Amino acid sequence: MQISNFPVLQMHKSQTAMRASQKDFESAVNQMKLLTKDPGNEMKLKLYALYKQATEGPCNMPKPGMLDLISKAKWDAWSALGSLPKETAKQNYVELVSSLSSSASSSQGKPDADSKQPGYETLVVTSENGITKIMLNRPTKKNAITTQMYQEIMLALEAAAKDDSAITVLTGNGDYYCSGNDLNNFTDIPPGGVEEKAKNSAILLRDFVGCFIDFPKPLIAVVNGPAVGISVTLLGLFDIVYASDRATFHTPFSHLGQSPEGCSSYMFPKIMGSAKAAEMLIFGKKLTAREACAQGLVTEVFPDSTFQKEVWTRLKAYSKLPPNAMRISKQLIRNVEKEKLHAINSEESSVLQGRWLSDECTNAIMNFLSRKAKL
Ligand SMILES: CCCC/C=C/CC(=O)SCCNC(=O)CCNC(=O)[C@H](O)C(C)(C)COP(=O)(O)OP(=O)(O)OC[C@H]1O[C@@H](n2cnc3c(N)ncnc32)[C@H](O)[C@@H]1OP(=O)(O)O
Repeated sequence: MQISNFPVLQMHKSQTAMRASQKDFESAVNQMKLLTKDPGNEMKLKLYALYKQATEGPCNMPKPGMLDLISKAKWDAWSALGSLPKETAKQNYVELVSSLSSSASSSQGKPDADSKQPGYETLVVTSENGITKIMLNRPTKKNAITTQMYQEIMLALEAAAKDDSAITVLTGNGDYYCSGNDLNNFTDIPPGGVEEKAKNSAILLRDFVGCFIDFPKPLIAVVNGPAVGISVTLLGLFDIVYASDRATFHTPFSHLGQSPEGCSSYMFPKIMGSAKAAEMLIFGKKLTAREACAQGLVTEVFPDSTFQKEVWTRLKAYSKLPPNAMRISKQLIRNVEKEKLHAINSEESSVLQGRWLSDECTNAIMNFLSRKAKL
C-alpha cells in the first residue's frame, strides 16, 4: 500500500472531542496526505476501512480472490465494520488520525535546549535560551511554501506551543523571508481534478492560518528580506514584527487573479486603515520596510548590516521575562477576536477556493510557471 494513500492529520483535541463535522473529516483526509512516517499496515487498514465506511457506507463489493492479498486485506477490514453508520465511521476516522497526530508531534518531542529538532525537511527548528526558532529553509526557492512546508510549519507551531520556550520566532534562511505560496503547488492535480485540488487547498489554508490564530505564546516574525503573499498577510496575526531595512512587503493578489488570506481582509484595514490596506490588498502596492512600519504592520526596522545582532539581543532579553505572564497578556490581547478571526479565515479560504478555479488565476500561474511573468 502507498503511504501517500494514508496521509497524517493535525487535528486539535477540542475538535475531536465533539462529533466530527464534515469539515473535520475533510481536514483529516486532506492533511493525511503528507504522512512522512509509515504508521504500519494495521493502522493503514483501519484508516482505509473507516474512510470507505464513512464515504460509501457498508462494503458491498465482491470479495477479491485469495491471491490478491492487498485487495483482500482491504476488503476484510472494510467488511469487518459491518453496518457501522457513516457518521460514526467519520468520527472514528477523525479520532484515529488525531491520535496518530498526537504521537507524531510528541515523537518530535520536547525540544532539547541548544539543539536542532529532527524530522523537518523544509524547516530548521531550534530551541535555545527560551526561544523556539522556526526557520523556512528553501533559500534557493526564496522560501516559497510548498504543501509539505505548510504541514511542517503547522507541526512546528503545535510543538512550540507545548515546549518550554517562552517565545516563538518565524524567520527565513537566505536573502528572502518568504516568496509566499509555491506556485508549483497548483500543478499537483489529484484524481478528482482541479475542483478537488481547490477544495483541498482551501482546507489546508484554513487549517494553516488557524494555527496562527490559536497560537498561545508570543509569536515574533524576524523578516530578514522581501516577503510576498501569505507570508505578508499572516503578519497581522504576529505579536511583534521586526524587519531588516532590505525587506519589502508585497501582496500581488489581483495580479495573480487571487484574493487576500491570512485574515488580512480584516486585520490590514484594522492595522493601517482601509485606504492603505486597499492599496496593498487590491492594487498590490509593494511597501518598503519603513513604509510598513509607518503603517503599523511592522514593529521596528533595523539596518540590514546589524539586523540579526540587534534583533536576537532584543529577543534574548524578552525570552527571560516570566513566560506565563507573557502568555496571559498575549491571550488577553488576542482572545477577544479569536472567533471572529476563525470566521474570517473560513470565508477567505472559501473565496480563494473559487478564485483558484478562475481563468484569471490559472493564466497568472501558467505565466509564472512558463517564466513569462514575475512580480
Ligand atoms: C494553501 C494555499 C495557500 C495559498 C495562499 C497564498 C497566496 C500567495 O502567497 S500569493 C504569492 C505567490 N508568490 C508569488 O507570486 C511570487 C512568485 N515569485 C516571483 O515573482 C519571483 O520568484 C521573486 C520576485 C519572488 C524572486 O525573483 P528573483 O529574485 O528574480 O528570483 P527567481 O525568480 O529566479 O527565484 C529563484 C527560484 O525560486 C523560485 N520561486 C520563487 N518564488 C516562488 C514561488 N512563489 N513559487 C514557486 N517558485 C518560486 C523561482 O521559480 C526560481 O526557481 P528556479 O527557476 O528553479 O531557480
